[in-house]
Amino acid sequence: MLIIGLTGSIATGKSTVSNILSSPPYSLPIIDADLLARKVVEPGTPGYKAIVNYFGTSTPDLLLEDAPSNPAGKPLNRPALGRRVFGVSEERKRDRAVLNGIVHPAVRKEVYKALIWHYVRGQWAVVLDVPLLFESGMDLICGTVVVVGVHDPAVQMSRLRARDSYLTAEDAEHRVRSQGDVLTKAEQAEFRGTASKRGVVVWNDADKPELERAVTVAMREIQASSPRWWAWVLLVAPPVGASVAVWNLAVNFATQKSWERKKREDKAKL
Ligand SMILES: CC(C)(COP(=O)(O)OP(=O)(O)OC[C@H]1O[C@@H](n2cnc3c(N)ncnc32)[C@H](O)[C@@H]1O)[C@@H](O)C(=O)NCCC(=O)NCCS
Ligand SMILES: Nc1ncnc2c1ncn2[C@@H]1O[C@H](COP(=O)(O)OP(=O)(O)OP(=O)(O)O)[C@@H](O)[C@H]1O
Repeated sequence: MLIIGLTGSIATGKSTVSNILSSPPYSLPIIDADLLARKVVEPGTPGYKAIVNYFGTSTPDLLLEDAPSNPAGKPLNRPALGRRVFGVSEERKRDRAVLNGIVHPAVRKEVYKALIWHYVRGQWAVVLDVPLLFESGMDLICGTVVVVGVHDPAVQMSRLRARDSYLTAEDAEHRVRSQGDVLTKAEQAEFRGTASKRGVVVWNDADKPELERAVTVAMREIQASSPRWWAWVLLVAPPVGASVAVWNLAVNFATQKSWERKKREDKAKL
């Protein structure tokens, strides 16, 4: 089974692309990390308890007090928690790291469960929609990484504010700046190998029909590099499947290390 990692930065169009991929003719299953990140912090979960313990005393509006009563607790007030963790100050970065430390391991566990489910059902490919794919190291398990990019941050900001009208310009800027630069993510995808289709960039600077065309081209190439019969071979011959998985991990690990080395060398040159 081909794992297609789908990433980008905030409001660059990941969900729009994942909607295209979940519809015919592709009809691919989608594992959405943002959805899982909501599930693992629902009232009563260990994630919820850890967040309330850490952020509760210093964030008076952390819970939605008006929500219907639930024995497991009031739901989290996500915009309030977002104001606490998005931004570039040291305090925000520290709080974001704490929140990530609570949420990411729980999300990873859910992702692995979902991957096993789709694998045993004989899917030829599955889309792993993770905004922080590279940052969380989940790119290591992906056969292909697709980055949805926008060249102009102003376009990103205006799409974000048009969609989430409750965000002030300052909130929107904090959110955009809390995620890595999408151009760097595009470069990292290309570094994985565009010829082998280990890395693909889909630009979303123009309108939605243009985005659909770019997805069609990308999917045609990805399908050619990993045909359906290959997924069946991996399923019916588990030793082959396991060897290919180990090989992919090794290649991705080596690529990640050389990418980090390149970034360090580029920085040293400045
Ligand atoms: C801070 C929270 C409560 C704000 O929730 P809210 O509903 O207002 O925003 P939403 O979750 O839709 O996120 C908005 C955008 O910010 C991105 N984002 C979310 N968390 C982070 C983070 N830790 N660092 C950078 N970007 C992030 C999302 O991917 C999305 O693109 C929420 O984003 C959260 O729990 N974040 C930590 C978990 C996480 O990293 N999720 C991303 C997928 S694993
Ligand atoms: N090419 C486009 N032209 C116009 N609007 C677009 C285009 N692509 C996406 N949008 C709109 O921009 C907004 C952001 O897109 P989308 O939700 O797909 O981004 P995202 O990367 O999933 O965002 P997030 O990281 O916040 O989840 C949506 O309202 C979407 O309809």
